[in-house]
Formats: sequence, structure tokens, C-alpha cells
Amino acid sequence: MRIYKAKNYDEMSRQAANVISAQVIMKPNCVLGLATGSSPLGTYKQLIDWNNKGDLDFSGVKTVNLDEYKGLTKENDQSYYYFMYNNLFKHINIDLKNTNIPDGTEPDSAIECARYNRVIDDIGGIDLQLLGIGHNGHIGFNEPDSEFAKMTHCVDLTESTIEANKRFFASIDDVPRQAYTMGIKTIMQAKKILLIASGADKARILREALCGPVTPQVPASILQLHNDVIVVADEAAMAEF
Ligand SMILES: N[C@@H]1[C@@H](O)[C@H](O)[C@@H](COP(=O)(O)O)O[C@@H]1O
Repeated sequence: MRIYKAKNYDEMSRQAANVISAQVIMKPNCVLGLATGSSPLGTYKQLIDWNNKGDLDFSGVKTVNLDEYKGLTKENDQSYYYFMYNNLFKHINIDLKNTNIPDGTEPDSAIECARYNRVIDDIGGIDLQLLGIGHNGHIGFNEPDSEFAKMTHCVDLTESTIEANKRFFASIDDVPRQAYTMGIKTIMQAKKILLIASGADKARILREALCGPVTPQVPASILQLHNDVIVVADEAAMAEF
């Protein structure tokens, strides 16, 4: 595991974007695993900038996103589809047919999880998976549990996640209670993983995930067992190292 300390959010974003762009340059038809949340926004802005300047080409890139709220449509401005489309895809030269996100409108969890597992299989696995980290150590929407969930599944979001994500919704009652998420095994099968973290509120969990025991109670702790992880975190998030 390599850990890079960045001065602040902007530097973290630039460093993370460097890793992603290196991947795309080395393998123009690579599969990127993408994440949502406030952490990757700056990274996406940097990638958009390089793409618009003609320095980075996404025409051969395929993407799979980690997760989606169950029950939200693509048009809902809190859906992860909406986030990805508006914060990345519509600004770069990626073919939308090559982008994949769980379908939040499929009410049958078994159908949607099986479909998404097939999508990931058919695409041939993930070259580089970008991850943020939740305050309770969740990655994607893999919440603390008694065991590591392997494949795509439907999760009941914890109160702390609902609380953390309510800032994006009109009221806490509007925050969906369930989500589809890629499983831990799928994430761990990515060839390379890039974890980003910013801000003092991530300091405790970042230390616990990277230096504490490997336990499904802190889902991100499993990253200690992956042999190619890059962590880029800013000084505030690294405060407990
Ligand atoms: N499902 C997402 C995660 O993929 C994300 O990593 C996490 C942290 O978000 P943020 O980067 O906004 O702190 O929150 C959400 O719950």
C-alpha cells in the first residue's frame, strides 16, 4: 500500500487524477471503477480539464460505478446516475454506452444484482477502482456488517450513512433507505485500487481502516489485503497518522 499525503483537497484531487490519467494512457481501453460523493468531485474536474484540452482520451474507456440508491430514477438529481452524468460523463468524450451504473429503478433486487454482476463479468474485470470512504468505513455502500458481502447486493443503509447523506436531500425523510452496491469481492478483484480521503472528519476512520484490524465492521480495512492500493489523502484526513 502506498500512501501519499496531499496538502489539501485540490492537491489530493490532482494527484488522484494523475493516477487515473496514467491508467488511461497506459491502457486506452481500460475499465475504470468509479465512485460518487464529494471526495472525487475535484478529481473529475481535473480529468474533464485534461480531456477538454485534448490531453486525455476517454473514447475507448469503459466504466462501472460502485453503487446507486434503490428507488431513484436517472432524472432524480440525487441519483448517482445524475451525479456521474453531470459531473463527468457529459463533459468528456466517453461513449455513454460504455458506462455502467446499477439501475435504481429495478424493484427486484435479485434481478438487478444478477444483471450488474453479469455486466462486471462481461466487461472483464476492473483495471482501476476509485474509492471514497464513509465515516463508518463503508466503501461503495458496503456498510459495517458481521461478514464481508461478496458480490453486488442490496443494502439497508445505516443511520450514520443516512445522516451523512441527508445534506444532499430536502429532508432526511427523502434519503433512500436502501442501495445497490458492488460487493467487497468485486472491489478487491480490481487490479489496482485508488482510495481518496479529505477532511478532518475522515481522520479517525482512515487510520482505523488502514492501521486497525481487518474486520467487516470496518469494510475498508479489507484493502490492507490488496496488493496494489494507492491512498491519496490530504493533511486533515492524515491527522492521526
Ligand atoms: N456511497 C458513497 C460512497 O461511495 C462514498 O465514498 C461515501 C463518502 O462520501 P464523501 O466523499 O461525500 O465523503 O459516501 C457515499 O455513501
